[in-house]
Amino acid sequence: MSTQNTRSAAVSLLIRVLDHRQTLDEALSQDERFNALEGSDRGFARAIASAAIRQLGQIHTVLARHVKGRPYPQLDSEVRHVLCVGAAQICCLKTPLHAAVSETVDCARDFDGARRAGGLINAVLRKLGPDSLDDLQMPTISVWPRKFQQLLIDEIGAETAGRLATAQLEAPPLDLTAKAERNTWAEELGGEPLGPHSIRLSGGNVEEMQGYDEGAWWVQDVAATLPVALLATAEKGRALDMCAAPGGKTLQLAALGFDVTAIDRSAKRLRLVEQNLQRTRMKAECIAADATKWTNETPFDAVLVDAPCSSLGTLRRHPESPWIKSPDDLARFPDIQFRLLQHAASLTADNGQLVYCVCTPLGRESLDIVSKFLAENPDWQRKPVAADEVPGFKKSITEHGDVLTLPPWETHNGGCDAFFMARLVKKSG
Ligand SMILES: C[S@@+](CC[C@H](N)C(=O)[O-])C[C@H]1O[C@@H](n2cnc3c(N)ncnc32)[C@H](O)[C@@H]1O
Repeated sequence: MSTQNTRSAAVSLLIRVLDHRQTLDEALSQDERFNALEGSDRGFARAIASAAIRQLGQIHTVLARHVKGRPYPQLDSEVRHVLCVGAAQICCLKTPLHAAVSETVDCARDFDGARRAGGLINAVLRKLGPDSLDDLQMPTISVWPRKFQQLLIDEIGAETAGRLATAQLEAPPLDLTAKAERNTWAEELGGEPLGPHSIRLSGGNVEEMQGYDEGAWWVQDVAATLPVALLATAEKGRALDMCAAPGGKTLQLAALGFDVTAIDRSAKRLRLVEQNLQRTRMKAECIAADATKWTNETPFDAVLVDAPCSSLGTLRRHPESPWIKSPDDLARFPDIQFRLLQHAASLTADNGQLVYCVCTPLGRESLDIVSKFLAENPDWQRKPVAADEVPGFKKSITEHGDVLTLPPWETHNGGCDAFFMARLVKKSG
């Protein structure tokens, strides 16, 4: 496989993500050019695409300064993707200039829109160096599109937004949730115990790690484990996971000893829950249904609504999100989130507990939903979270007694996703 095809694969991945709005994971699994690569070529193509997306806003700025004759945004999109692949190598991965430029210029021939732009691509990339992004001294949030920068500044403030952007520059660490005996597994795997049930590792091939085949643990960001930890004090009877796939929280509920019913609207995604249950040798009843309509005669002791959301708390894992989600995409979530929470309440036993959570820092999808629910349901109240329920996350407990895991994080060495969660109960008497 020639090195040129490595660059072509990276361009192909950018086309899928930026022009066809696929997630990077979808692009990686579906792209033929990428999937024809093996070994280190495959790793390099992935690293180029990932680096380009992580710093895309800044890469666009630096390229726009060096394109002459025509405004950068007016170039054919394939020319821009080839330029971004070149810039990511030179400025982010520090690939030697000669190799990066010549291989990238050659790969332009593989794309109809860029075929005749070799001269321009060569001229622009030759002006870049390993310090080109740093030299412009751009604020870190300039890795995102402009509208998105403003959205996050308005919601969480400039300083916190800056920290989220900084966290996005690096791939996140690997967190595992242990089914049982967390400290023993942490030692076995050479990881750090973290939060209530997690083990933090710097990375690794999970399928080759000890305990994978026997299902002793599963991959899950430490912040994503906290919503179920809030249900640890509920009666260990029946639990309902209303938006279950791919199943991280279903597994946690089963490991805690609940008799679990797991619902997801997507039958395809629900199969992932079933596969995860099979590998970890645990059980749950899995039902493909719209959870806003599904009903059951017997209410549940614990109900979890891990609602579909803008997922802007997982930018470290999905740095493409701001580039592929439109404002309309983001606007559609509060309606479904509120309907799910409202219906969840009707499925919760009188002395049961209900946890609402989302992996986004946007108030309109988190605190606003809970506030509206409590205003319209005066027979419900919060059961505020206590520090010992969320070890390592004391500072993430909000003034209302909810949890919002924003930076600066107490969890060391790599932070965590930004998650919001609130625990609700019916008022007694
Ligand atoms: C944030 S993900 C859940 C992640 C999961 N709880 C976990 O920990 O692995 C949201 C899920 O909600 C599902 N979903 C969206 N709308 C739904 C609905 N009306 N009823 C049931 N599931 C729904 C989506 O298919 C998606 O799998």
